Amino acid sequence: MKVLVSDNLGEDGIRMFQDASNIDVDVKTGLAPEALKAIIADYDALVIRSATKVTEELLQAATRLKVVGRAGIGLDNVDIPAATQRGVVVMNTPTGNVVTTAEHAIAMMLALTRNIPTGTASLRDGRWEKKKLQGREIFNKVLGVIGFGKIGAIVADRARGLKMNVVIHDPFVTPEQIQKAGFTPVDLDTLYQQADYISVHVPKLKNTLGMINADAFGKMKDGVMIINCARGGIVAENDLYDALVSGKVAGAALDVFETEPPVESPLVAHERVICTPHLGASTREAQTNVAVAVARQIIDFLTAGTVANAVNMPSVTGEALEKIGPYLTLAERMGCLQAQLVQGPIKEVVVEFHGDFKDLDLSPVSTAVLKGILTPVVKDDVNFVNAQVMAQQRGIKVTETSSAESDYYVNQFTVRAITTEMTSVVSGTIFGKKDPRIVKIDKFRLEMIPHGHMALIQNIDKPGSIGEIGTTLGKHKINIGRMQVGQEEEGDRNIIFLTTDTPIPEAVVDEMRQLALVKTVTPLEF
Ligand SMILES: NC(=O)C1=CN([C@@H]2O[C@H](COP(=O)(O)OP(=O)(O)OC[C@H]3O[C@@H](n4cnc5c(N)ncnc54)[C@H](O)[C@@H]3O)[C@@H](O)[C@H]2O)C=CC1
Ligand SMILES: O=C(O)C(=O)COP(=O)(O)O
Repeated sequence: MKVLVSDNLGEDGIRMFQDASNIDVDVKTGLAPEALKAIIADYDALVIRSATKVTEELLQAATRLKVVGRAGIGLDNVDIPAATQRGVVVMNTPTGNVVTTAEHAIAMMLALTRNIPTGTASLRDGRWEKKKLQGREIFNKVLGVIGFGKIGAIVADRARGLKMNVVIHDPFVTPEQIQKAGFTPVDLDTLYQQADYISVHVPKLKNTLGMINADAFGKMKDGVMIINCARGGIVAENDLYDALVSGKVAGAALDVFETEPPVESPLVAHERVICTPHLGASTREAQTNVAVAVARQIIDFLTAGTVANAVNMPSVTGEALEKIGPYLTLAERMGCLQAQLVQGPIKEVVVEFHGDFKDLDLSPVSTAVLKGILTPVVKDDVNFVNAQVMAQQRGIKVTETSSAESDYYVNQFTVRAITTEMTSVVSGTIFGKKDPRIVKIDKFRLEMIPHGHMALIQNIDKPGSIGEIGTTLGKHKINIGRMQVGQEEEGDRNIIFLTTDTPIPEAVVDEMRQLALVKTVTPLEF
C-alpha cells in the first residue's frame, strides 16, 4: 500500500507510516495541482492538511485511491461528494487541534484589544506610541461566540475564565445544553446587539459563507471587534473592510482568508487588522496529536478495514467489523444474487431482519446488499462508501424492517428485490461463526454457499433430471465442484445450484436449456 503525504505532517505521524509493515510512504509537499495529479494514480491513501485541494479532477486521476486523511478538522478543501461518488473514504481528526485553535482565538482577541502586534511593529520602527496604542479591557465585556461546537465551547470556557460575559448562538445546539454549560443562548440578532467581541467557530458551509456581512455589521454595536479563526469568507472580507473604514468595527483578528495566502489584501494592510497565516492549529502539541491520529486511522483502514472519523461513511471498529463481517459478506452475496436473478431494473429493496442478532450493529447491512446489487452492473466502481449514493442515483429505494421472530434459524435476513416485472425473495444466515448460506429463494428451501462460478437451474423433480445435466457438463469437460438441491415447499419443481470449476460457456448454457426436464438455467458469478 502506498501513502502520499502532500502537506506538512508532524514527524511522529510520518514515522508511524514508515514503521508500518506493508506500507510505503512518500512525503511530497507543496506540489502544484498538475504535479500532484500526475503522480496520484500511484497511491492508495492521501494525507493532507488545508493546503492540498482534493478536487473532482484530482480524484478522477486517483484511480487507486481508497482514502483521504485530513490531519485536522476543516474539509472544505475536499470535494466530498466527488470522493463519495468514487468510493473514496474521507476522514479527519476531529479533536486533536481544538484546544490549540481555541487558544489561538483567545490569543488573537487579547492581542487585538491590547494592540500587541501594532505595538511591536511600531517599536521596531523606532516609535514609542503609548497614547495611540491604548487598548481596552476585556473584563466584564460581552463575547459573542457563533458556533458552539468543539472549538467554540472551549473558547467560551476560556473567556469565562477571563471574566467575560459569554453569549452563544448555535441553532443546532439546544438552549438547555448551552445553559447547562453555564452560558447564555441567544439568537443571532441579540448576539450582534450585545457583543463587544464576536468570535466565529462555524464550519465553512453554503449557509455560513458570508454570514457576517454588511447586513450583520449593521446590527452590531459600534466599535465591535471581530475574530475569525474558523474559515476565510465566513466573515465577508469586502464588507469587513468597509465596516473597518467606517469605524463600525474597531478591529479584526484574522487567521483565515478567502484566498490563502491572501494576495494584495487591503484587509491585511489595514492598521486595525491583525493577522496570522492560518496558524490556528499550529502548535507542536496539536500537530503531534493530528499527525498521530491520522496515521493511526489510515494504517488501520489500509491494513484492517477499520473506519474511524470518516465523514462519508459510518465508523466501524476492527472489532465490530470482525463480528459483523460475515453478515456483510452474506448481505453482499445476497444482493449480488438478486441482481442476477431478477428481470427488469430493481426499483426497491427491502431488507428484513428476523430473530436475534444479539447486540450486533446491523446498520451497514443494507449498504452491503446495495453494493452486491450494483457489483454485477458497475464492478469495482462500487464500494461501501458510494453504494448508497449510487443506488439513490439509480432510483433504488431501500427500506429495513425487523422482527424478533425467525422461522428456521436463530437469525436470518431476507432481501426482497422489487422490479417493475417481479419480486424476488432471498433469505440467508450464517452457519457456525462465519459461513454465509442462502437458505431460501422464493419458495425453495436450500443451503447454498454463494461463492465462485455457479448456475441456478429450475427443473421438474423427476428421476433422470440431475443425470442429464451432469452428462451435458461432463461432455464439455466442465467439472461440478458442488451441487445443492432446493425443494419447492409445495409443487413438483426443484432448484439446483451447481458450483463449477470454470464458468459455463453461453453455448453450453443454451444446450442445458434444451434438456427435457430443465425449465430455466441462470449462470451466476460471485
Ligand atoms: N484556524 C484553524 O487553523 C482551524 C480552524 N478550524 C475551523 O473551525 C471550525 C469549527 O471547528 P469545530 O468546533 O471542531 O467544529 P464543530 O463541528 O465541533 O462545531 C461547529 C459548530 O458550528 C455550528 N454551526 C453550524 N452552522 C451554524 C450556523 N449557521 N450558525 C451558528 N452555528 C452553526 C454547529 O452546530 C457546530 O456546533 C472547523 O470547521 C474549521 O473550519 C478548525 C481547526 C483549526
Ligand atoms: O484543522 C483545521 O480545520 C485547520 O484549519 C488547520 O489547518 P492546517 O492543518 O493548519 O492547515
